[in-house]
Amino acid sequence: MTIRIINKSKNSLPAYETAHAAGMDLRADVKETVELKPMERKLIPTGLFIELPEGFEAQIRPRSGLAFKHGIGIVNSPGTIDADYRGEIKVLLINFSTEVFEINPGDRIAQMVIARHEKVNWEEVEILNDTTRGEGGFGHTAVK
Ligand SMILES: O=c1ccn([C@H]2C[C@H](O)[C@@H](COP(=O)(O)OP(=O)(O)OP(=O)(O)O)O2)c(=O)[nH]1
Ligand SMILES: [Mg+2]
Repeated sequence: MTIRIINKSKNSLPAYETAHAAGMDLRADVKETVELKPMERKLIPTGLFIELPEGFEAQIRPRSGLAFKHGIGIVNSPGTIDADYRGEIKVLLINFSTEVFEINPGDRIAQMVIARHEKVNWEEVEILNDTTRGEGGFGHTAVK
């Protein structure tokens, strides 16, 4: 499918890095190097604006390489871009490491997955169908 996009950055459009990648890497649209101190969070602009069709969302997810090597995560992971959002896509990075992390112009800071989602109506009832699991959760299947 094709999605309309405005790119106000000097970076290339988000792209799939390999043939069957689920996510497209997003690049930082910063004029100069931005520093993230340990446990600091910053909203990083991408310069990108998209027009998702109804029934689709974009998920903003961390990159595992940055997480593993530098302790970089996304505070609201996965971030949700709604189909009716027309503002700039931004990424809320956080530095979970003990060292300062530098974000340079054009760095690949996150990845974006375009996904379908359902839109539901509620049918409010008093009793739900029973199942083997029932109300068990939060580890109740663990071997004792
Ligand atoms: O990582 C993110 C998450 C969200 N957004 C934008 C797109 C999204 O459609 C909008 C609202 O996001 P969300 O619903 O997660 O935030 P909210 O706190 O509920 O704000 P709002 O009241 O505007 O919905 O902000 C981003 O650019 N990056
Ligand atoms: Mg919201």
